[in-house]
Amino acid sequence: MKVYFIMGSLNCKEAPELVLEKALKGGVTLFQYREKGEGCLSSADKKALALQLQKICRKNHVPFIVNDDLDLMISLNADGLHVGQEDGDIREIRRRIPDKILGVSVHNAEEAQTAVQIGADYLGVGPIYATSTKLDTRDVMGFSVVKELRAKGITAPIVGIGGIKEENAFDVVEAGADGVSVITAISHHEDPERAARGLLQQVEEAYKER
Ligand SMILES: Nc1nc(C(F)(F)F)ncc1COP(=O)(O)OP(=O)(O)O
Ligand SMILES: [Mg+2]
Repeated sequence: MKVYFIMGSLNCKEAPELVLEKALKGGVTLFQYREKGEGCLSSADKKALALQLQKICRKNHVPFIVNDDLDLMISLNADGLHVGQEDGDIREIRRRIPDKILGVSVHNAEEAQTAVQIGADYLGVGPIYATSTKLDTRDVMGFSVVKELRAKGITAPIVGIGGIKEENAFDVVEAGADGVSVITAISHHEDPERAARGLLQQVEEAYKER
Protein backbone atom coordinates (compact mmCIF):
# COMPACT_ATOMS: atom_id res chain seq x y z
CA MET A 1 0.00 0.00 0.00
CA LYS A 2 3.01 2.33 0.35
CA VAL A 3 2.85 4.03 -3.06
CA TYR A 4 -0.39 3.27 -4.86
CA PHE A 5 -0.25 4.71 -8.40
CA ILE A 6 -3.62 5.29 -10.09
CA MET A 7 -3.98 6.34 -13.72
CA GLY A 8 -5.77 6.08 -17.04
CA SER A 9 -4.95 7.27 -20.55
CA LEU A 10 -6.21 10.82 -19.87
CA ASN A 11 -3.82 11.30 -16.94
CA CYS A 12 -0.68 10.70 -19.01
CA LYS A 13 1.40 13.09 -21.07
CA GLU A 14 3.17 10.21 -22.80
CA ALA A 15 2.18 6.60 -23.52
CA PRO A 16 0.50 5.13 -20.40
CA GLU A 17 2.58 1.95 -20.75
CA LEU A 18 5.76 4.01 -20.57
CA VAL A 19 4.55 6.02 -17.59
CA LEU A 20 3.66 2.83 -15.73
CA GLU A 21 7.01 1.17 -16.54
CA LYS A 22 8.85 4.20 -15.15
CA ALA A 23 6.62 4.49 -12.08
CA LEU A 24 7.14 0.81 -11.25
CA LYS A 25 10.90 1.23 -11.68
CA GLY A 26 10.67 4.07 -9.14
CA GLY A 27 9.08 1.77 -6.58
CA VAL A 28 5.29 1.93 -7.00
CA THR A 29 3.87 -0.91 -4.87
CA LEU A 30 0.28 -1.13 -6.17
CA PHE A 31 -1.45 0.06 -9.38
CA GLN A 32 -5.04 0.96 -10.24
CA TYR A 33 -6.24 1.36 -13.81
CA ARG A 34 -8.79 4.20 -13.70
CA GLU A 35 -10.04 5.00 -17.21
CA LYS A 36 -12.34 7.93 -16.52
CA GLY A 37 -13.19 11.43 -17.71
CA GLU A 38 -14.30 13.26 -20.85
CA GLY A 39 -13.10 11.32 -23.90
CA CYS A 40 -11.61 8.38 -22.01
CA LEU A 41 -11.22 4.99 -23.69
CA SER A 42 -14.10 2.54 -23.66
CA SER A 43 -14.90 -1.09 -24.57
CA ALA A 44 -12.25 -2.68 -26.84
CA ASP A 45 -9.72 0.17 -26.57
CA LYS A 46 -10.11 0.28 -22.78
CA LYS A 47 -9.68 -3.49 -22.53
CA ALA A 48 -6.63 -3.45 -24.83
CA LEU A 49 -4.87 -0.84 -22.69
CA ALA A 50 -5.91 -2.63 -19.50
CA LEU A 51 -4.31 -5.85 -20.81
CA GLN A 52 -1.08 -4.00 -21.62
CA LEU A 53 -0.90 -2.38 -18.18
CA GLN A 54 -1.81 -5.65 -16.45
CA LYS A 55 1.06 -7.38 -18.27
CA ILE A 56 3.49 -4.68 -17.10
CA CYS A 57 2.29 -5.04 -13.50
CA ARG A 58 2.62 -8.84 -13.68
CA LYS A 59 6.20 -8.51 -14.99
CA ASN A 60 6.97 -6.26 -12.00
CA HIS A 61 5.10 -8.42 -9.44
CA VAL A 62 2.77 -5.55 -8.50
CA PRO A 63 -0.98 -6.16 -8.11
CA PHE A 64 -3.21 -4.75 -10.88
CA ILE A 65 -6.47 -3.21 -9.60
CA VAL A 66 -9.35 -2.03 -11.82
CA ASN A 67 -11.41 1.04 -10.89
CA ASP A 68 -15.22 0.79 -10.93
CA ASP A 69 -15.53 -1.72 -13.80
CA LEU A 70 -16.32 -5.12 -12.27
CA ASP A 71 -16.91 -6.82 -15.64
CA LEU A 72 -13.53 -5.66 -16.94
CA MET A 73 -11.87 -6.83 -13.71
CA ILE A 74 -13.46 -10.28 -14.06
CA SER A 75 -12.70 -10.57 -17.80
CA LEU A 76 -9.03 -9.80 -17.13
CA ASN A 77 -8.89 -11.88 -13.96
CA ALA A 78 -7.29 -8.78 -12.44
CA ASP A 79 -6.05 -8.82 -8.85
CA GLY A 80 -8.85 -6.64 -7.56
CA LEU A 81 -11.38 -3.85 -7.86
CA HIS A 82 -11.76 -0.40 -6.31
CA VAL A 83 -15.26 1.03 -5.82
CA GLY A 84 -16.67 4.18 -4.33
CA GLN A 85 -19.82 4.68 -2.30
CA GLU A 86 -21.90 5.14 -5.45
CA ASP A 87 -20.42 2.37 -7.61
CA GLY A 88 -22.88 -0.36 -6.79
CA ASP A 89 -23.81 -2.66 -3.92
CA ILE A 90 -20.54 -3.37 -2.12
CA ARG A 91 -21.98 -6.51 -0.46
CA GLU A 92 -23.00 -7.90 -3.87
CA ILE A 93 -19.58 -7.05 -5.32
CA ARG A 94 -17.82 -8.74 -2.38
CA ARG A 95 -19.97 -11.83 -2.92
CA ARG A 96 -19.07 -11.94 -6.64
CA ILE A 97 -15.30 -11.64 -6.11
CA PRO A 98 -14.66 -13.28 -2.72
CA ASP A 99 -10.99 -14.03 -3.44
CA LYS A 100 -9.95 -10.73 -5.02
CA ILE A 101 -8.68 -7.48 -3.49
CA LEU A 102 -11.62 -5.15 -2.87
CA GLY A 103 -10.88 -1.50 -2.09
CA VAL A 104 -13.61 0.92 -1.01
CA SER A 105 -13.61 4.73 -0.92
CA VAL A 106 -14.74 6.04 2.45
CA HIS A 107 -15.07 9.56 3.88
CA ASN A 108 -15.90 8.98 7.56
CA ALA A 109 -15.89 6.37 10.33
CA GLU A 110 -19.40 5.16 9.57
CA GLU A 111 -18.58 4.41 5.91
CA ALA A 112 -15.29 2.86 7.03
CA GLN A 113 -16.92 0.55 9.59
CA THR A 114 -19.53 -0.57 7.05
CA ALA A 115 -16.90 -1.25 4.39
CA VAL A 116 -14.75 -3.27 6.83
CA GLN A 117 -17.78 -5.21 8.05
CA ILE A 118 -18.63 -6.08 4.42
CA GLY A 119 -15.09 -7.31 3.86
CA ALA A 120 -13.17 -4.49 2.18
CA ASP A 121 -9.44 -5.28 2.04
CA TYR A 122 -8.37 -1.63 2.15
CA LEU A 123 -9.97 1.82 2.44
CA GLY A 124 -9.29 4.81 0.20
CA VAL A 125 -9.71 7.90 2.35
CA GLY A 126 -9.96 11.39 0.98
CA PRO A 127 -9.74 13.82 -0.60
CA ILE A 128 -6.94 14.65 1.85
CA TYR A 129 -5.86 17.75 -0.09
CA ALA A 130 -7.40 19.69 -2.97
CA THR A 131 -7.27 17.86 -6.27
CA SER A 132 -8.02 18.86 -9.82
CA THR A 133 -8.01 15.26 -11.07
CA LYS A 134 -11.41 14.22 -9.79
CA LEU A 135 -14.08 16.89 -10.12
CA ASP A 136 -16.85 15.28 -8.06
CA THR A 137 -15.02 14.80 -4.78
CA ARG A 138 -16.44 15.36 -1.29
CA ASP A 139 -14.99 18.26 0.74
CA VAL A 140 -11.23 18.34 1.31
CA MET A 141 -10.53 16.76 4.72
CA GLY A 142 -6.84 17.10 5.56
CA PHE A 143 -4.82 14.24 7.04
CA SER A 144 -6.69 14.54 10.35
CA VAL A 145 -9.44 12.34 8.91
CA VAL A 146 -6.92 9.45 9.00
CA LYS A 147 -6.14 10.16 12.67
CA GLU A 148 -9.87 10.20 13.42
CA LEU A 149 -10.46 6.83 11.74
CA ARG A 150 -7.59 5.27 13.70
CA ALA A 151 -8.85 6.90 16.93
CA LYS A 152 -12.25 5.31 16.24
CA GLY A 153 -10.63 1.89 16.04
CA ILE A 154 -10.42 1.40 12.28
CA THR A 155 -7.42 -0.91 11.90
CA ALA A 156 -7.92 -1.88 8.23
CA PRO A 157 -5.28 -0.83 5.65
CA ILE A 158 -5.80 2.81 4.66
CA VAL A 159 -4.43 4.82 1.73
CA GLY A 160 -4.89 8.52 1.60
CA ILE A 161 -5.96 10.02 -1.73
CA GLY A 162 -6.41 13.49 -3.12
CA GLY A 163 -3.71 16.03 -3.97
CA ILE A 164 -0.93 13.96 -2.40
CA LYS A 165 2.64 14.60 -3.54
CA GLU A 166 6.19 14.24 -2.23
CA GLU A 167 5.91 17.41 -0.13
CA ASN A 168 2.86 16.30 1.86
CA ALA A 169 2.94 12.47 1.76
CA PHE A 170 4.85 12.18 5.06
CA ASP A 171 2.02 13.77 7.08
CA VAL A 172 -0.59 11.38 5.65
CA VAL A 173 1.39 8.30 6.70
CA GLU A 174 2.42 9.81 10.04
CA ALA A 175 -1.31 10.38 10.68
CA GLY A 176 -1.79 6.63 10.41
CA ALA A 177 -2.25 5.74 6.73
CA ASP A 178 -0.40 2.68 5.40
CA GLY A 179 0.39 4.46 2.16
CA VAL A 180 -0.53 7.16 -0.29
CA SER A 181 -2.29 6.96 -3.63
CA VAL A 182 -1.51 9.44 -6.35
CA ILE A 183 -2.36 10.20 -9.95
CA THR A 184 -0.90 13.53 -11.08
CA ALA A 185 2.13 13.57 -8.78
CA ILE A 186 3.50 10.70 -10.86
CA SER A 187 1.63 10.79 -14.18
CA HIS A 188 2.31 14.49 -14.88
CA HIS A 189 5.90 14.41 -13.63
CA GLU A 190 8.56 14.71 -16.33
CA ASP A 191 10.32 11.79 -14.62
CA PRO A 192 7.71 9.39 -13.21
CA GLU A 193 10.46 7.12 -11.87
CA ARG A 194 11.94 9.91 -9.77
CA ALA A 195 8.45 10.99 -8.65
CA ALA A 196 7.62 7.47 -7.45
CA ARG A 197 10.99 7.10 -5.70
CA GLY A 198 10.55 10.40 -3.88
CA LEU A 199 7.09 9.41 -2.66
CA LEU A 200 8.38 6.02 -1.47
CA GLN A 201 11.19 7.68 0.45
CA GLN A 202 8.74 9.96 2.24
CA VAL A 203 6.43 7.06 3.11
CA GLU A 204 9.29 4.95 4.44
CA GLU A 205 10.58 7.91 6.46
CA ALA A 206 7.14 8.24 8.04
CA TYR A 207 7.04 4.49 8.77
CA LYS A 208 10.15 4.92 10.87
CA GLU A 209 8.48 7.67 12.91
CA ARG A 210 5.42 5.60 13.79
N1 LIG B 1 -10.43 5.55 -7.32
C1 LIG B 1 -10.13 5.63 -6.00
N2 LIG B 1 -9.06 4.91 -5.52
C2 LIG B 1 -8.76 4.99 -4.21
C3 LIG B 1 -7.59 4.19 -3.67
F1 LIG B 1 -7.88 3.75 -2.43
F2 LIG B 1 -7.36 3.16 -4.47
F3 LIG B 1 -6.52 4.96 -3.62
N3 LIG B 1 -9.46 5.75 -3.33
C4 LIG B 1 -10.52 6.48 -3.79
C5 LIG B 1 -10.87 6.44 -5.13
C6 LIG B 1 -12.07 7.22 -5.62
O1 LIG B 1 -13.04 6.27 -5.95
P1 LIG B 1 -14.51 6.77 -6.31
O2 LIG B 1 -15.03 7.54 -5.17
O3 LIG B 1 -15.29 5.61 -6.77
O4 LIG B 1 -14.27 7.75 -7.51
P2 LIG B 1 -13.65 7.38 -8.93
O5 LIG B 1 -14.35 6.14 -9.41
O6 LIG B 1 -13.95 8.59 -9.77
O7 LIG B 1 -12.17 7.15 -8.74
MG1 LIG C 1 -15.58 4.80 -8.50
